[in-house]
Formats: sequence, C-alpha cells, structure tokens
Amino acid sequence: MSEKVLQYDKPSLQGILTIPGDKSVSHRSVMFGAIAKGKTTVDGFLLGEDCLSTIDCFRKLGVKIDVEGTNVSIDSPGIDGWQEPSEVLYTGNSGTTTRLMLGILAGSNVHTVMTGDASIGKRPMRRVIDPLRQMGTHITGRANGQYTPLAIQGTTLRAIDYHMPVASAQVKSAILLAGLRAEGTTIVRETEISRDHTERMLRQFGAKVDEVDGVISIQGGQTLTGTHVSVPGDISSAAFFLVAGAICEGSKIMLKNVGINPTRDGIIEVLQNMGAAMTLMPNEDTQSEPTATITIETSALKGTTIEGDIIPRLIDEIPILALLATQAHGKTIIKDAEELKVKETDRITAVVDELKKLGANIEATEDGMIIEGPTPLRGASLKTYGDHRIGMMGAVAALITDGAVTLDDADCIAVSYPPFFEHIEVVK
Ligand SMILES: O=C(O)C1=C[C@@H](OP(=O)(O)O)[C@@H](O)[C@H](O)C1
Ligand SMILES: C=C(OP(=O)(O)O)C(=O)O
Repeated sequence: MSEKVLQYDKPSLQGILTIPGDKSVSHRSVMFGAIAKGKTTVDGFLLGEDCLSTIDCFRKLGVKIDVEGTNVSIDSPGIDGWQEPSEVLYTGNSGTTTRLMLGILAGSNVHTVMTGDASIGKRPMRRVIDPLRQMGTHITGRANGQYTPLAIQGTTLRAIDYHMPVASAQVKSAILLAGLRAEGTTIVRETEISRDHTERMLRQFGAKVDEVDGVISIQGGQTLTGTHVSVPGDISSAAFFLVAGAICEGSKIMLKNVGINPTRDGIIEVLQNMGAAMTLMPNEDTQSEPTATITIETSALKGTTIEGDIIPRLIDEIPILALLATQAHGKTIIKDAEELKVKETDRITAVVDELKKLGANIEATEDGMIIEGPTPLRGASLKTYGDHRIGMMGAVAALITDGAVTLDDADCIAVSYPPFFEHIEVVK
C-alpha cells in the first residue's frame, strides 16, 4: 500500500495514448484458451493484476501459459485434462475471475478451493452459486456459499432455464460456461442487456450460442477449439482520459484502440448527451470486438440523467462520470445503480464521500447519486478503499484541483491500468 501525492497544477492535456487491453476480454481469452484443447494465442493482453490472477489459477490447473509482453500463449490439455490442484486457487481482487471460474470449475473433473483478497471476501457469490446449484453443482463456502473461501467439486451438470434477477455479465457468463458442459440446452434470460464478451468469444472458439432479444441459449457438450484472440483496448480505462480531456482547460487528446462494443459504450452516449466535444473514428476490425480512435477536447458540459438500461453498459464508469458531472452545468442524476454497492467497495458511498472532500456538491441516494455543478475542486487527502476505479477517479480529479490530492493507496490502480500514471505523464 503506497501513498501518492499528486500536484499537477491544472495542466492542459495534449497527445496520443494507446489504451491497454480490455480486462473482461483478457480474462476470457485465458479462460477459454484453457478450456480448449491445444493452443490459443492472444495479443494486446492486459497485464493488470486481476488478469494475472486468472493466469495463475489456470497454471495451478496444469495449463501451460507463457506471457511475453502483451502476447500470451496458452497450451492446454483441455478442461478434461486439467490436474487437480494441491494449492488453493487465489483470485486476488477479481470478481470476474472468481465468478466465471465458478461456472467453469462446476463442470470440470477436479476438486478446487478458491479464495481472494479481503474485498472479494465481501462480494456476493450466491448470485452465481444458486443457479449453478440448480444445475447440480457441489459448491460449499462461507455463509452457505455466499462468500469465499469456496470449495467446488466438479461434476456432471444439467441444463437450466434461468431468469436473471440482476443485470450481471459475470452471472450470465458463469451459467453459460457451466451450460457448455451440461446435459441439454441452457437458457439465460436477461432483463437488461449486459456485456456480451462471453457470447462473442464462445463463437470465436467454435461454439454455437444463440441470442434473441436477451434470451441466450447454449447446447451442452460442445468443445472449444483454440484460436487467436486480439484484445481491444478497455473502454473502462479510456473513460478516465475521456473525462480528463473534457474537464481540463485547453486540452485535446486522442485515444487509440478503444473497444466500442455496443454493450459497453454507455459512456460515449452520456458524453454526447452532456455536450462533449468528441469524435469517434471506427477501425476496420477483423476480430469479434469493434474498436475506434476517439478524440476529445475541453468541453462545455451540461448535467444529465443516467438511469435504466444504460446502467449495465457503463457500470464501471460511474465513479469517473460522477467526477465529470461536478464540472457540468446543472444537475446530474444517476439512478438504478445499486449494483455499485457490491463492487470492489461500495462505490456509491466511496464516490460521494471522496468527491465531497474535494468540495463537490454531491449526495448519495439509495440507488445512485445526485450531483450539482459546476464546482471548482480543491486538493484533499483521499481514500481509495483499495479500489482501482476510486483511485483513478481521485487522480483525474487532481488534474483540476487547486492544491495537491493525496491518495492513501495508489497501488490498487495496477488491478486494471498498470501504466495509468505513465499515461498521465504522456498527456500532461
Ligand atoms: O463480466 C465482466 O467481465 C464484468 C462484469 C461487470 O460485473 P457484473 O457482472 O457484476 O455486473 C463489471 O462490473 C466487471 O468489471 C466486469
Ligand atoms: C467491478 C470490477 O471488476 P471485478 O468485478 O472483476 O472485480 C471493475 O473492474 O470495476
């Protein structure tokens, strides 16, 4: 845990950044490569701590994984050839690793024990384990499987038809990955569309997955075939520089390689609604995830309402959007976002408490927050709560504050964006 003092003196941001690999897609590339028998290669992999936790878990299952720069190669005996690990699988700070692994391990041939850090130990797992239990899995854990540590005995599963009670790509993915190994056709019904990287990548690995109006189905017993995955840049990482470019005076920055999957691009829509000076140039993509180059300039912003089915399309961007709203004219209302309470920390409380320390006019609500702007921000000592996105929100705020911002723990930023501070140096 290392403290960091940020004194930027209100720079104008200029320059070009290439956004590092998408965390969600990087996790899945290793997971699917490990399920497939044979070789999978990945470029643009995110070397964030969460994705390294995923690699570490699969190495313990006997999968050979080599990392060279951002290229990863996976050589797997296939899910039926995995070794039963003698060690506990450690998922660190990563909800995606923990929840997707549950779905994968449920239909494997091995017994595993899985645990993570203190934050993971507080995040709800029953949302995944309940449907997996309906599929016949044997998972035990603290508080009847609500919390890690969890023990999973892989077994033969049966298909289910499941109505999702929360919009969650992690829950959906865990069920689909268990469904790949189940007898029969597994159906997942979404009430709100969540990120679809699992569905896209399952197809890339040769599986048949159908989707009609939020009803996704997968036939059990399909095998995956190793392939090449190009990871797009992470829009959730780009978000910090999109906001920085919009709120720092005299700025114009270009962000290359930004993933613009329509199930992830809610922030683009919100920036447009708020009046951001932004242009988007889509790339000619050859892989299954679309990307673009985005240019953003200092913008005259107006408040907006963010609610309903856009929430899953920008859930991880809400902390930085809250900072953006402090610089917009008028009221910004964020609602229907109670899921924020069960992320790395309670992100409603953390965002509101920390932005208040900087002088923001912001109040928490049951399912979101209300922000009134524009407000000049001042330096302060902030807590990150060990949450990478709260840390980066504080660091972007430091670009516009009068006086320094101190982060109690900046190390957590390496969970999703290791070169974050280097990238600030490039553009400031
Ligand atoms: O599937 C994924 O890769 C993710 C899904 C989202 O979580 P939920 O499924 O809990 O909404 C998101 O917040 C997380 O950062 C990554
Ligand atoms: C919620 C996040 O990730 P995870 O659920 O994988 O910990 C995030 O990256 O903001």
